[in-house]
Amino acid sequence: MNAKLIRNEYADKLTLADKLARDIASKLDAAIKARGKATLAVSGGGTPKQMFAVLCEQEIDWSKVTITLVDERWVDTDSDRSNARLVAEHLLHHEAHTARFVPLFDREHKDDVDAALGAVGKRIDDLGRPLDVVILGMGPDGHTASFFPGGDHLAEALDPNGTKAVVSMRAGGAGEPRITLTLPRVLDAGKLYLHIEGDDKKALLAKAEAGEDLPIRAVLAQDRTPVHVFWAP
Ligand SMILES: O=C(O)[C@H](O)[C@@H](O)[C@H](O)[C@H](O)COP(=O)(O)O
Repeated sequence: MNAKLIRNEYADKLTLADKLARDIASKLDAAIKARGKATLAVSGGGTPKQMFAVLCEQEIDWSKVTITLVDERWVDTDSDRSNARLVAEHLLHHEAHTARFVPLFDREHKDDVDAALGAVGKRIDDLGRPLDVVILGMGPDGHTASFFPGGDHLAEALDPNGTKAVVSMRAGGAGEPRITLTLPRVLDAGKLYLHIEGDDKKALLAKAEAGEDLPIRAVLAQDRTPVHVFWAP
């Protein structure tokens, strides 16, 4: 069982950022025209910044767009590890300043991610299903979202029949505790993107496609949702 992979490869990161941002904006725009609103879940890390800079300038009705995260490091929003901070600093600007942001972090439970799961899961449920656009990244260890190798809740996160929107994750490679959308929620996407850059990540993806046991493989070994891979060296 393999996902349909639609590969989009570009000569450089700037071109990729431009093409990906425009593709995402047009999908959001179509959702707004069809339903009056749109939902977008973005990943954190370093890769998305350039694309966010283009995306936030796209002229769509951002006041109808709700943005959330695929995963979050369990740190307060003033931390430079915070994906909420990344979105605030790089995406909620220009045209996109009117978008609504729904965080995965919950300050009330800042010392205990597990205590926050109920409330945060409800926030995500309230966004409705499917999410119109979900953007994944991939780490050098083959994690995507916060599906880390050896993660304490990896099996629960990857359960294709799981019903929870979010689970917590602790893993050696994760730094602080994390919260992540589960695989079924990631796959419940109007359009699912995998945004990766560099030869190393391309080679790693090829290994996962060939069957290597890496968490990203869960996104590849399914035939429910096509995966739009955007890559540049
Ligand atoms: O918050 C996070 O860490 C992410 O959502 C994570 O899944 C990310 O997409 C990859 O780790 C890639 O990160 P880079 O873009 O920094 O390589």
